[in-house]
Amino acid sequence: MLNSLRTKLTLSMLITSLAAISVMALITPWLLEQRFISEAKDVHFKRFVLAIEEFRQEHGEWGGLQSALLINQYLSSRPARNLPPPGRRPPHPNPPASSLADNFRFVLADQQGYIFLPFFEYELGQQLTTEQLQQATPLWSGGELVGYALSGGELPLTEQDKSYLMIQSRSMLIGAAAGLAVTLLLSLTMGSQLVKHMRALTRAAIEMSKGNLNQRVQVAGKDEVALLAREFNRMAQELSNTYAELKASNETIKAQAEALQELSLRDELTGLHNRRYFNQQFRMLHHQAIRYQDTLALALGDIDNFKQINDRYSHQIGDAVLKQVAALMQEEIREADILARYGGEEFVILMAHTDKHQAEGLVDRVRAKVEAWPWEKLAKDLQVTISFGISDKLDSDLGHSMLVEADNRLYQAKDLGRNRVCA
Ligand SMILES: Nc1nc2c(ncn2[C@@H]2O[C@H](COP(=O)(O)OP(=O)(O)OP(=O)(O)O)[C@@H](O)[C@H]2O)c(=O)[nH]1
Repeated sequence: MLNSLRTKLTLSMLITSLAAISVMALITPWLLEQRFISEAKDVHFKRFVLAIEEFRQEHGEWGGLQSALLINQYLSSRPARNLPPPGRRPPHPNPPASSLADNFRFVLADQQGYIFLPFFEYELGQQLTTEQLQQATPLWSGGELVGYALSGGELPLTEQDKSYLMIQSRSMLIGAAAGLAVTLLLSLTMGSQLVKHMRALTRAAIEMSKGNLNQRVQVAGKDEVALLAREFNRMAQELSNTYAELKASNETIKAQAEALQELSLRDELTGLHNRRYFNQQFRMLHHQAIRYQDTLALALGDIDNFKQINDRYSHQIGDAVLKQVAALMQEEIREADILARYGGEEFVILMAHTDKHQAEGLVDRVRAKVEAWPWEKLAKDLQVTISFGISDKLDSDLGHSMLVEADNRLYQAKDLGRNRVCA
């Protein structure tokens, strides 16, 4: 479950969003409060400077302990005025300790930097250092520098301020939570789309690995996944084309090899199997016959006086006779028998599950057929006969004695006047 791409995507989006919302929840209210306090101080300070200006216009006196007392009296007697946000409290020009818990107050110094309205660590008559003067706000009147003002202490928040800040923080959190929900929803939708395409690609790749090369996936859009899908389809197409070409060329090679093999085992003139083929089959059938105590007969045939046919009628007629004898023998033998051209005008018939008496009947039919064929078709007065010698002798000598015996019987047939079968 955790390994699924969809879960990983959702989890990563969830973690990122939660981290973002946590940061917002912790940092944003603090930043908001700091900003709020800083602006409130600013407003108080401006208000204070304004009040001091008014004091100067009313009293004209400025600097020294006497004016400090007057200023304090003047500021205490002034009514609070409403100021615009963020300083929501009605600001006191220099808020007294009682109302602001001794916290946020102002300090005044004359144009030489000598403090005449002290507070905090600033004492009466103390001169401000260069550093303190840089932090202080210069007070101008009629284009002339009349003194410096400094603020200090912390400005505590009122209940109203706190609730204002709370509302702000809550609104931000609610906004962030809504953002998180939308992000999650979007990531789920996009994730499921992505997962759907990735699954289709995976399924197609698995099918291809099983050999089903004709795989295509749907391409939607122009993003990386679509690019991957397009490349996958192109690769699958190329692979299936190459495979088809390879298969076709393989089949051609196989057919050619088979044809070559067949040719190497055939006699060119008669189309019968040749002696090599006969040898292979004879070795195998002879071995099986001995092993299973079966019968096997072999007949050697030789066209009678073939030399005379060649001499009298020509070599071409001799070839035609060979072909015709082969065809007649082919017609007569059984499907399971093996017929081959053994040498020049010699033929061999191999008969499995057959003894020499059964073979004699079959071979004699072949002999009679050859004798009866109308040879005048090939040449005037042409007569063709054939003699056979048969053996079914099974010895453990790879068929040697069977061949020798068949050959001896063939000689016997020739000696006895030809056109006969000796078994
Ligand atoms: N036309 C032709 N003649 C062949 C072919 N192969 C062998 N011969 C000839 O066949 C003849 C065989 O003659 P011999 O072995 O003397 O035997 P025969 O004349 O048949 O006499 P017997 O076997 O005793 O009846 C030879 O003249 C060979 O040249 C062939 O493919 N075509």
